[in-house]
Amino acid sequence: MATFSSLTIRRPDDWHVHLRDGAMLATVLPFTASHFGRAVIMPNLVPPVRRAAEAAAYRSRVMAALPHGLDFHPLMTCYLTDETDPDDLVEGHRSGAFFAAKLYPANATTNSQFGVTDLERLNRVLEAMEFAGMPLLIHGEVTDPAVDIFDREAVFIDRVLAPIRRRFDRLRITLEHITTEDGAAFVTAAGDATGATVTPHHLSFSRNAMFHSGFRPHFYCLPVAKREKHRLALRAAVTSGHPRFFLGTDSAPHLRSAKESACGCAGLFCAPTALAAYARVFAEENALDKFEAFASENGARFYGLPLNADRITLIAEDTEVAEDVPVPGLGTLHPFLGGTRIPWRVDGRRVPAGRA
Ligand SMILES: NC(=O)N[C@@H](CC(=O)O)C(=O)O
Ligand SMILES: [Zn+2]
Ligand SMILES: [Zn+2]
Repeated sequence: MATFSSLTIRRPDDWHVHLRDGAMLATVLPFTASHFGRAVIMPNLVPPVRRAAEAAAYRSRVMAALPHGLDFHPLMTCYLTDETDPDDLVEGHRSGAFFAAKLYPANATTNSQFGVTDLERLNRVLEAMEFAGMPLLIHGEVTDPAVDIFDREAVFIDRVLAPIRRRFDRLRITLEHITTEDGAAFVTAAGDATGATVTPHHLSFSRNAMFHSGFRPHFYCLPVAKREKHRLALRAAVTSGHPRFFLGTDSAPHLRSAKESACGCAGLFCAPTALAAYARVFAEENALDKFEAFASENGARFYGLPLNADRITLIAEDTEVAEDVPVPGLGTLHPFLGGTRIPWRVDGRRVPAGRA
């Protein structure tokens, strides 16, 4: 395996992140904004971001929380509900308020209780989005309680995604945070209008991690991690160089107190360590030459956006990750890989455009 002491790549983008609001937003945003040029901001606040004006207001709060000197571009999303008006939605896209729309099947994940209960009712919305060139981002899990939780992504692909894909063949669809070989295979076989984000955590551990000598709530997220063969399929997909798999951290902060609870919240706060964790995966797979495309090119190309001009450097250096990140007035967050040592860190310096 080739060894690298450092790796300089075009600045990456995070195509799926939860920034929350208020004190949590102020705490987590600097981790994302110091590494990534753009990020797709998930709309699952309470109440959710459903209207263009709400997205504009949320975007202003994000910009107000941004540390001085960081050049960061939030791309806002609309939370689809049974009531979404197709004209409002595409007008929000046309005006630039909404980058994309997010489909949460009702009750599939954190704050999805306002989500879509009947996909049939979404047909006019999807038709309008397809016509307008507005991307659809999907949390791909069925909510049918009769379906085993580890099968919910694969069943969603068969029952819901495949029919949508066939019916709206030009709609740009991103299957978010894929966790299965079924997800990877679907995206590979689908045409150019279908992509997927892959998280650092689903590339790093299987479901065993949740049960390692006791229950480990900090490894619990949705879709839940699957068996090892699925993790290996995801690693093969992202390191293959296939252009429709791209970086989306799904950093989803919940306070330690909310995770370490009788009913713990789903989601990992991976923003601080995501890039280092991805780099470790690509290094372990002897595929660091494919890392830049995955992190910094495939997503932008899929969405028809320009590539970032400036660069970022990762240094291969054994680095300790803090156990906790304090959220003033609220508690602490335990970041993904907190309390462990990882073999990469991101150089804090910004490398301007044109210099490698
Ligand atoms: N991934 C998660 O486990 N949780 C996310 C929601 C989501 O992305 O499904 C959250 O908002 O906490
Ligand atoms: Zn999700
Ligand atoms: Zn998410």
